[in-house]
Amino acid sequence: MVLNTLSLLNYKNFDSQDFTFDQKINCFVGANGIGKTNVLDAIYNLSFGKSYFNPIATQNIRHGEEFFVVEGLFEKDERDEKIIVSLKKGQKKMIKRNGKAYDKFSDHIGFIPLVIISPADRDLIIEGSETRRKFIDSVISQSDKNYLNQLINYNKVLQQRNALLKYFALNNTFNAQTLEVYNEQLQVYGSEIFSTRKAFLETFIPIFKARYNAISNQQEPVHLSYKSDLFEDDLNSLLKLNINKDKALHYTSVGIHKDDLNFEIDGFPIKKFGSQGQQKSFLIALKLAQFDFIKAQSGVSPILLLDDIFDKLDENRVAQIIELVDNENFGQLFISDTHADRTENIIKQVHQSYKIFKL
Ligand SMILES: Nc1ncnc2c1ncn2[C@@H]1O[C@H](COP(=O)(O)OP(=O)(O)OP(=O)(O)O)[C@@H](O)[C@H]1O
Repeated sequence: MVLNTLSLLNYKNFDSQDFTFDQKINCFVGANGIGKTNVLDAIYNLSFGKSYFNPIATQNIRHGEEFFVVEGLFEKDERDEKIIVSLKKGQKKMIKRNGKAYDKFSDHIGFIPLVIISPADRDLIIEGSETRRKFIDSVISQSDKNYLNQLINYNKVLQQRNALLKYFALNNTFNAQTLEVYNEQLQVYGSEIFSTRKAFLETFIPIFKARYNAISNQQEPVHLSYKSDLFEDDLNSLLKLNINKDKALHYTSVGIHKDDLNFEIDGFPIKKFGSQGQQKSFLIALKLAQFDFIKAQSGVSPILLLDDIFDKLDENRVAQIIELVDNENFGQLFISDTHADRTENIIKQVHQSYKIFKL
């Protein structure tokens, strides 16, 4: 899986720009705000049909313009694949593969396997549990289409159950039987999602730990664990047990929509007790484990985007990452860095072909 060329039209700060890439390593260097991350984001857009950094799609159209077009020419299984993501103000976003528009964007997910490592990943540590659930979901759904459908179904029923709880509260009424219909559906979808997440994490956690140890040279023990109400009991029983609480809150207080991941270092939460470098190492290990997982599932090396990865890491950790990239069978890499010299020095140590783009 290789991205050979990229064309941007009115994407963020770019008016019109074309790139022809190296098959292995591509570095974007330049001053703050020049657009290095925006190029990586355009590549991300070709894989996920959305920006990693700005969820409001129209804000990715260059200021003062009416549309953007991002076009990438990939080579996958020895075939050329042209992917175009475009958006015109007031119209629906479009994703095309070889000239044919997708009806459902979810059909495109997983076609271009890709992992991004960026300073914005810090949200995984500092934000609420939703960010961590989204991470699990996005990793699993890149290789499991059924999972995405179950999540969509679960969330639909959850919304209906919450609407019913609100209706009961507003009308000062209650009907256990109607609620039971939703409980049963949540039980069906919820238990499958729980099993998939549990099985995924059983595979993922050892990979993550191995990655962290490699980056940190076994400096400190880290721990990652899955937290879910469903470890206690089946969802139907939990929903019944919590009905008074749900009636008071007007929403569903238990279920897989409350799942979380615990991130620990030396037995303490990394959010409060990890240094900046340790937190960054943790996040890099998490994303490299995502890379390994997707590669094992799909048999394809995902494209790896490394946004500003070297900041805050000591020389040893930078060296470990470079060694990983050099020794292992990574696919194509895209790196952004403000320091042209640093990047060049680092990349020269890797025995791979490379191209540096000075923006
Ligand atoms: N819709 C848009 N239209 C025009 N410019 C935009 C748009 N969205 C973002 N930008 C501009 O893109 C620039 C940021 O680009 P980017 O994040 O790629 O910088 P960078 O080179 O990675 O910088 P840093 O080294 O600081 O991380 C900012 O100047 C911002 O104003």
